[in-house]
Amino acid sequence: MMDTIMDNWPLVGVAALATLLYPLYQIFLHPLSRYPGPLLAKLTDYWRFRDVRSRRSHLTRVALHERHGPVVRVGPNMLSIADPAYIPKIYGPGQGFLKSPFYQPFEGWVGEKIGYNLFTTRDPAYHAALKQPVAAAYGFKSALEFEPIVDQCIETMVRRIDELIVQAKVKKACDLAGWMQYYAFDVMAIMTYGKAFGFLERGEDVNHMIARLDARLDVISPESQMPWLDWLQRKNWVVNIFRDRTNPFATIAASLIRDRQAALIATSSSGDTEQKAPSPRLFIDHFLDAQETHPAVVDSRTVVIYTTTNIMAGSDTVAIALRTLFYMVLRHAGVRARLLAELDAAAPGLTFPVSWEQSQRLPYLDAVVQESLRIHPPVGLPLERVVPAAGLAMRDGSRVPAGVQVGCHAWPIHLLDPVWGPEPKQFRPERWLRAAGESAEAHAERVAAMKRAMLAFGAGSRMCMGRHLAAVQIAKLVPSLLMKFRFELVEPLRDWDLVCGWFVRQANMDVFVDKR
Ligand code: HEM
Repeated sequence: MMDTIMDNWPLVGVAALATLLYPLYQIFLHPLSRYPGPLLAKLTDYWRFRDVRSRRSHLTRVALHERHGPVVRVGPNMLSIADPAYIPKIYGPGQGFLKSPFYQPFEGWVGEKIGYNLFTTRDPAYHAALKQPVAAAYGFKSALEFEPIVDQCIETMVRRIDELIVQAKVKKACDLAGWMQYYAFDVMAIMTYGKAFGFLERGEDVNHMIARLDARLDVISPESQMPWLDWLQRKNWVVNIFRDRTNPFATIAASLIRDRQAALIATSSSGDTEQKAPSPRLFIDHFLDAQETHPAVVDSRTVVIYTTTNIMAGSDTVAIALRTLFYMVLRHAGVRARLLAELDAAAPGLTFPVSWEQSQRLPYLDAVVQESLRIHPPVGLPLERVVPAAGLAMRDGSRVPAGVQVGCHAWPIHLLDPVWGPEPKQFRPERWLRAAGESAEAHAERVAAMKRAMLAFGAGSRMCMGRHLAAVQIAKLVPSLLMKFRFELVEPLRDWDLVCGWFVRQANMDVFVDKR
């Protein structure tokens, strides 16, 4: 052994020197060495991998920013940013900050190739090409056209909660966290494919679809911190030979798409020439149109990818926002009383289900929705981007060089920034309303500043495309449920359980339900 070392002493010497110099360089000489952060994070991305694997990283990052300030080094080449002033600089139009390799593990195999979708693609040209033919389907006008589908799901939800829980012979707790997800998944499934997955009707996670999606997110979220792990485990050519080629979600999606195509053919052959598809036009109708009008970008595989993206991006997120809202309202007696008083006063003018238009006449409801998205943003990791050639100009006049990964993090911004006024960690919908003695102008300015700091839906060109749809689903369901039922937490003093993958999912917020 000793002889081998002696024989190769130049090599051993270089290795020993590098081992010694690497940490010294990272800590003292690296362009990011001026930024504070955990010592291990300065040396290796393993720190953030371990942090995300702990499933509590939304909280560790808040604590980290509380301790170190708005810019923290969380990896050798990664800055986490908790200052809303950087949102337009990083995500604003024309700034040139592209999505980082963080998004790689979210890309899965679809058939023989990796499927890049609206959310995961890092190539701006491909993103624009994918988005352009379907953008209208995600617009506000389209969200309103989907109202009958939301109504249908609200009616099913109320009927099934009544049958399965309220009228149960033995008093039964209701898994409210689960029901919110059943609603969000079924709404998204009908809007996308024209057919519910059946969660609401059955009152359960059919075929463990939700559990399987969550389990997948729990694996890929830590890997997003060290994306080469994803390559090593799933994306290299050796693994490709032996990998399991069945993709249950793509298979279900393809079969639902075939059903829809058959329905469209049946409609057109029945002589209904007025409409190409049964009303309302579903996402799948827009996607199939895009396949016809933009064949160079959209093939049948892309149609499948569009549809599965909707389910992945638009179900957990809406469910999480709804859970936060109900949990917070039930834990804050004053908020609950004020919300119910607003609803009761408006009741003569409300239909069941409450329409979008009616919901917009409930300002306290709107404040509760905003505050829920603020106090618990559904996405629990920074939205990573790569600094372009021009660098990132910092507040102190310095410049972060090209190639560094940066990301604004909604949790520390939403819970620490002074823009929210007093006690930002408290759930207080009143912060969105006009305060006593505040002029209308000052209130409008204050709310505009808070909205600029909101990162729940992301920002800029990669901002959430489903935000209008989410707003309609939430604003209609909450008053409709509160009109029909009285909810009480089974364990009002026990905190819910949170798991942070990419999404910060909640569990154990069971309620007793009675008719109102
Ligand atoms: C409360 C509900 C929702 C929240 C909080 C939310 C949050 C987000 C966030 C933070 C992003 C940006 C991610 C990034 O920069 O990496 C995003 C992107 C996206 N969301 Fe949502 N989302 C919600 C609902 C929905 C719904 C209902 C849909 C589908 C209909 C949807 C579809 C998308 C898509 C397609 C993208 C990618 C946009 C792009 O890169 O161009 N989302 N969402």
